[in-house]
Amino acid sequence: MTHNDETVATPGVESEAELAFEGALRPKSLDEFVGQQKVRGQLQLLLRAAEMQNRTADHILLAGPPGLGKTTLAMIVAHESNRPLRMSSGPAIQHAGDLAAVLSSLLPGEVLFIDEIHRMARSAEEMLYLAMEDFRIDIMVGKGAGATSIPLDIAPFTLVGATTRSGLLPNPLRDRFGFTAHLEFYDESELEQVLVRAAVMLDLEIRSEAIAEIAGRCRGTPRIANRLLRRVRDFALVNDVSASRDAVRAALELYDVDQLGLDRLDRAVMHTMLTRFDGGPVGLNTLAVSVGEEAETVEAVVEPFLVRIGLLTRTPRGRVATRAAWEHFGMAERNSTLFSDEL
Ligand SMILES: Nc1ncnc2c1ncn2[C@@H]1O[C@H](COP(=O)(O)OP(=O)(O)OP(=O)(O)O)[C@@H](O)[C@H]1O
Ligand SMILES: [Mg+2]
Repeated sequence: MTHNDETVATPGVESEAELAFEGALRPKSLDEFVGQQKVRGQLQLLLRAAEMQNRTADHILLAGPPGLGKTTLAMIVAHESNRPLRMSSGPAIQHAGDLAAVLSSLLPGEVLFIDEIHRMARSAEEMLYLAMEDFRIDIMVGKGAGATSIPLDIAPFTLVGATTRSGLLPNPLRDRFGFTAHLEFYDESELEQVLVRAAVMLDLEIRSEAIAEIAGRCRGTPRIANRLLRRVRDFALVNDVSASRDAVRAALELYDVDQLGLDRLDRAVMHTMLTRFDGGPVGLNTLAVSVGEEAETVEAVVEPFLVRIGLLTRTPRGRVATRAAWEHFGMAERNSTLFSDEL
């Protein structure tokens, strides 16, 4: 996921340094992967069964908000099953031909990772159905009335698709995955484990209260946990202080991350709902335009966490701020839901 706002807490356009940092901290095996216990168990079983039968593992769909470990898990799948990994992404597949090039050059047993698979071209989707099911593709040769399709066998492979918006996948595609993992936001103790692990790898001495303070402010997301940890490390370094709870508070205040972990964009969305739309209901598109963001970003990046912490609900008539939202922003509730019911 990418968007334009330069916020620390919301996953944004990654700089080279951030990407290198993420890469270094990525767990390499299922055992190292913190949390998502259910998904881990399911994956373990799936990979083990494939190994015992000496075949490629079923296709896997990883669904969930940004930064919860989809790319990491895709890499782990390849690593654990000792298979080479090929990385691609939906936006890179704009024509069926782009996909044909990838599929026809796969090595036997290779794991093909397609990130943001919901953004793949429609024409490529159809090719993918056949490839997933029969390890075969039809190559179209020529144009118009003279066009013919030539069937081509491809090497058996395991597709790992990742999406922040599984709802956008057409059913035939979704049905062809043997297993869909829905990644959940992490709880605080899991985030503490992520942070302790990262602190060790960064060689950062940090108190456990400070770890807990960060864990409570990273939107249930390991990527943000790691990112905030790095900001805290910078803060401690530059100010020549230890990484204490106070240092965490000061550092995160500097970066506009509040006690709930809301960043500037989260707050802009909530604030707009409360002040301009009296708490809603307001439609996704209207809301997105009002904060100058894309609807997709608001829906996939901002909303899931706001829903999870109970500041916002989705109703058939639009998004509605909850009482907790009015309280968090220190405002008196305007009961617009009742009002619009009367209309
Ligand atoms: N379960 C985990 N345990 C430890 N670290 C994790 C875990 N999940 C994610 N991380 C860390 O968070 C970072 C982001 O994870 P990852 O890139 O896999 O997220 P993603 O779901 O692919 O996000 P996006 O949708 O933005 O592509 C990784 O660099 C990794 O270090
Ligand atoms: Mg990813």
